[in-house]
Amino acid sequence: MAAKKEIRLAVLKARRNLSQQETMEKSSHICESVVSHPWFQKAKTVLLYMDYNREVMTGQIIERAWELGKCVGVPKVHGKTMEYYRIESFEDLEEGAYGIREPRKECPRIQTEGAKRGDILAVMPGVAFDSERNRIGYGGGYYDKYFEKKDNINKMAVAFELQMVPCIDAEEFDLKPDCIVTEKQLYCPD
Ligand SMILES: Nc1nc2c(c(=O)[nH]1)N(C=O)[C@@H](CNc1ccc(C(=O)N[C@@H](CCC(=O)O)C(=O)O)cc1)CN2
Ligand SMILES: Nc1ncnc2c1ncn2[C@@H]1O[C@H](COP(=O)(O)OP(=O)(O)OP(=O)(O)O)[C@@H](O)[C@H]1O
Repeated sequence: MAAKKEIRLAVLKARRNLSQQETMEKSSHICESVVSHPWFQKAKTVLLYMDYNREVMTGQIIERAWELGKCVGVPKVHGKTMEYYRIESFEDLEEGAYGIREPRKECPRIQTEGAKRGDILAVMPGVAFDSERNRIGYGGGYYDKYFEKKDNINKMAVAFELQMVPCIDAEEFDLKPDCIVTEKQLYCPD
């Protein structure tokens, strides 16, 4: 457990050293890989996040999804849990918890119950990952809880290569994405 905290701190520190320019260039590469992936092309709904704090920037994915007529959802935090709400433009956002942009209250909640596998793609952030696709987030457990019973959703994590670490000791509630996309490669099971 201590190891998890230490990895989180070390990776966040390394990520803070990325310049704005590097963050944009690497993010752009990652966005290209995501939008050309069959899971993105097939999805009717794409669950994304509003990047903050040197996370992979998601703007290009969101805009492409709108261009293709897909439903775009981003999270809003309610205490210790989160839900996704549909946004149709960046004007549907306001500043929320942790200073992250969140959907306004008028935005409709996205229901995932009963969706066919493939209809929904989730693109999630994280702090650190290993090549077995174990994940460490900010420590709130928000993604772990939300995706706990959602086997019908394709889960893709996006990260910079510097967020890949040799080994993470996963706990039983930890969410394991189906695939990780970095600016260098895809980590997917064969
Ligand atoms: N962009 C984005 N949105 C998201 C998440 C996320 O990881 N990224 N979340 C995923 O859970 C949820 C918000 N959860 C969060 C939980 C804790 C902290 C937090 O403690 N932040 C510290 C900064 C940490 C650091 O960089 O040193 C802070 O704001 O002080 C932030 C978000 C929902 N929305
Ligand atoms: N399914 C769950 N139900 C209830 N509590 C949970 C669940 N999953 C995780 N938690 C709690 O959330 C806390 C944080 O978990 P963890 O450190 O793995 O978060 P994280 O994966 O880094 O964060 P996030 O998912 O927000 O990105 C843990 O203390 C854990 O007890």
